[in-house]
Amino acid sequence: MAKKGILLVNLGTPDSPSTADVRKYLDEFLMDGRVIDVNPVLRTFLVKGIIVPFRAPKSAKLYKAIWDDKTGSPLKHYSILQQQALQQRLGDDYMVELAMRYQSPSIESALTRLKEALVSEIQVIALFPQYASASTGSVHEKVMRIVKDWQTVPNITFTNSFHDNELMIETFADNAARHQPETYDHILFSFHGLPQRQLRKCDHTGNYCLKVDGCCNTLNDTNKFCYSAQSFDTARLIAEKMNLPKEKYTVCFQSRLGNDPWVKPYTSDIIKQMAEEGKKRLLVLCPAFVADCLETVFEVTTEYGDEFKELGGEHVQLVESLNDSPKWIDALEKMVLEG
Ligand SMILES: C=CC1=C(C)c2cc3[nH]c(cc4nc(cc5[nH]c(cc1n2)c(C)c5CCC(=O)O)C(CCC(=O)O)=C4C)c(C)c3C=C
Ligand SMILES: [Fe+2]
Ligand SMILES: [Fe+2]
Repeated sequence: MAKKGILLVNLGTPDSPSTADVRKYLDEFLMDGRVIDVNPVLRTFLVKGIIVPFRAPKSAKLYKAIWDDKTGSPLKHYSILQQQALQQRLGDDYMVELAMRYQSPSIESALTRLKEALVSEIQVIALFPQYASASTGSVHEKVMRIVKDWQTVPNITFTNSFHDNELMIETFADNAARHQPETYDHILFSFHGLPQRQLRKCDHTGNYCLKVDGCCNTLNDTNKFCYSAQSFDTARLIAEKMNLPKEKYTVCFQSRLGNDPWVKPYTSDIIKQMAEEGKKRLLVLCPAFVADCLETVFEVTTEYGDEFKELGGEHVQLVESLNDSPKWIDALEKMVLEG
C-alpha cells in the first residue's frame, strides 16, 4: 500500500553561525516577497544594499551565542526531533519529511523524496500556529510553485493554522506550570511581530483590521485569518488553561525589523512598562514558535532579560517551547490522523 506523505516545514536557520552562512540565510529569507512585501526593485535595494550587509555580522554573533557544539541551531535540532518522533508514532504507513522554508533541508528536496517514494497524497503542515502570509503563506506558495512542474500532482492538503489546537495549548500551559507561574508578578505572551501593513493586506473586507477599535483582541468571522487575532486567541486559551485572570497577563509582539509600524503592543514597551510598575519577575511564553530558536533563547532570555534588569526588574524567565514534548507530538499525530 502506498504511504501517505507528511511534510513538516519550519522557517529555517543558517547552516552555520558564520557571517557568510548567516548572510546567505538572511538574503534568501528577506528577498521573499511575502516577507519584505515591497516592489522587487526596492526590496533588492533594501535587502542586499542595507539590511543584510549591516545585519549579517550582528546576527552571526547572536547565532554563535545560541549554537550548540553538538546539535547546532536549536530550531533545526528540535525540528528534527519532532519529525523523528512523529515518524515513529505514525509508523510505516506514513513517510514524514522535514523541510525548512529557507536554507536546508529545502522544500524541494523533501518533496522530491516524497515523490520518489510514490506517496499516495501529501499533507503539508507549516509549523506556525498562527497564519501569516510571511510564514505559512510563504511555505504554501513555495510548495505550489514546485509541484506545478510535476507531471503527476498528487492530492495535497495544507494546514492553514492551528492556533487553537487543544493539545498544543495544553503543552504550553504544562510547560508554564513547571515554572510555578504564581511566583511571578506578571505573565507575558510574546508573539513574533509582523508589519501592520501585512495585517491590513490579509483583511479581505479592507475596513476591519486596524480600522475598528480593538479590532483583533477577539477572534470573529471577519478576522479569523488575522495573525494578530489568532495570536490573541492562542494567548486567551493558554491563559484559561493556566487559570490566569485577565489582569495577570499581557499579549505583546517582539522582533521588529525596519522603521515601519509593526503589530502593537511591542514587547520592549511592555517590558519597560512592567519595570515602571515595579514588577520584578516576569514569566514569558512565546506561542508563535513550536521550537526554541534565536527569537526565544536569545531575544527573550538575554535581550529582554538584560533590558528588564537595567530598568530595575530582577528576572525574565522564558517558558520552553513545545520542542519534542510528547503531548505536542500527540497534537501533530492528531492533525495527521484527522487530516
Ligand atoms: C512565527 C512565525 C514568524 C513570522 C510571522 C515571521 C515574520 C517575520 N520575520 C522577519 C524577520 C526575521 N525573523 C527572524 C528569525 C525568525 N523568525 C521566525 C518566525 C517568524 N518570522 C523564527 C522561528 C525565527 C528564528 C530562526 C532561527 O534560526 O532560530 C530573523 C533572523 C534573526 C535575526 O537576524 O535577528 C529575521 C531577520 C520579518 C521581516 C517578518 C515579517 C515580515
Ligand atoms: Fe521572523
Ligand atoms: Fe486583524
